[in-house]
Amino acid sequence: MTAGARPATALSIAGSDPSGGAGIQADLKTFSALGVYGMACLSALTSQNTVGVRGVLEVPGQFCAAQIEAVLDDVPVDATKIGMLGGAATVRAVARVLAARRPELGTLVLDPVMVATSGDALLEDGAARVLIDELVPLADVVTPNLPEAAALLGGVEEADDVAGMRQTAVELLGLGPRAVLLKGGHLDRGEAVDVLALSRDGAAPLVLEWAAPRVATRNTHGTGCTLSSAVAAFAARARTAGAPAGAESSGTASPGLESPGLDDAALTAAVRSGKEFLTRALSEGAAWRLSRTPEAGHGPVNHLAQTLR
Ligand SMILES: Nc1ncnc2c1ncn2[C@@H]1O[C@H](COP(=O)(O)OP(=O)(O)O)[C@@H](O)[C@H]1O
Ligand SMILES: Cc1ncc(COP(=O)(O)OP(=O)(O)O)c(N)n1
Repeated sequence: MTAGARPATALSIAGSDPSGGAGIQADLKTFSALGVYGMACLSALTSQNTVGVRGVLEVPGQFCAAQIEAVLDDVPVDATKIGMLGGAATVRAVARVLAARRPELGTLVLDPVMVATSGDALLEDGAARVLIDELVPLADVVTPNLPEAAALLGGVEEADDVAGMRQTAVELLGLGPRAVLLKGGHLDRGEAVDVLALSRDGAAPLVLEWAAPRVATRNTHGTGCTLSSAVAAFAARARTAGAPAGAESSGTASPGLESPGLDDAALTAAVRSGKEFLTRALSEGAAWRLSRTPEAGHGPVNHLAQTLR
């Protein structure tokens, strides 16, 4: 790295998963694996493991916002990922600071976390409305799974095939984000298909899909967190390298400066690279038996299987 240059940076605003598979822990591992300097503002603590969520302790909204302000006042951020926020007050406080400082957040990836794989709720009733109205329009990419997409659209029926996913992703653009990555992990088919809808000024949205072989494993805890943080990391690398996102970009930038935004091709490349990273993390952790009772829950992916410099 050039003397005085800084590494690509990414900030996660999310909850803690002490078992290390999801949340802030997954995000920081993913940022590190991708050679990006990771930072984290905690929105909530959970007591959870691979089996389920036992409890949630919210961080007061104002303190969550204060963490974000402290980072932004000091370090240029190339990409921001938002995960579990927990309560309506936290969503509101985070939205207020992010709206005021949107140009300083870099590429903004919003994972609208509502429910864990275990079925436990991770977003308070009533908080979804605030998230839809105040956070979704700020995002470059929103990454719902199928139940979250249906909830964001007001409780419509979930898409149950790829054609339905394409339609749902385009409908979600109506909430105001630049792009929607609709995740198809919950679809019952042999491939894991994700759909990207990208809005384009004055033209019909661009709709793309990526299919990966479905990995036969129970170790799927934190897949959504890992995917969204990988997309943020690849976006950060692309912004700082001024080159298309991908493993080959060097990911460094001038000190103290904000990095330039991504065009549609570079944003699409960051999403595609994120999906490839997640698929490999899943397959490389597929045979892990981390838990004492692996059949009772869902183990994590192998975030560190591919470490880029
Ligand atoms: N068994 C699997 N094999 C391969 N990819 C998977 C598998 N399960 C989920 N995925 C992928 O993991 C990502 C997260 O998907 P999903 O399970 O839909 O979201 P969430 O984890 O938020 O519930 C998506 O890219 C999805 O296609
Ligand atoms: C603290 C915390 N944040 C998010 C999740 C949910 O993780 P996600 O990757 O969206 O989904 P699952 O694959 O775990 O459903 C979590 N469990 N904890």
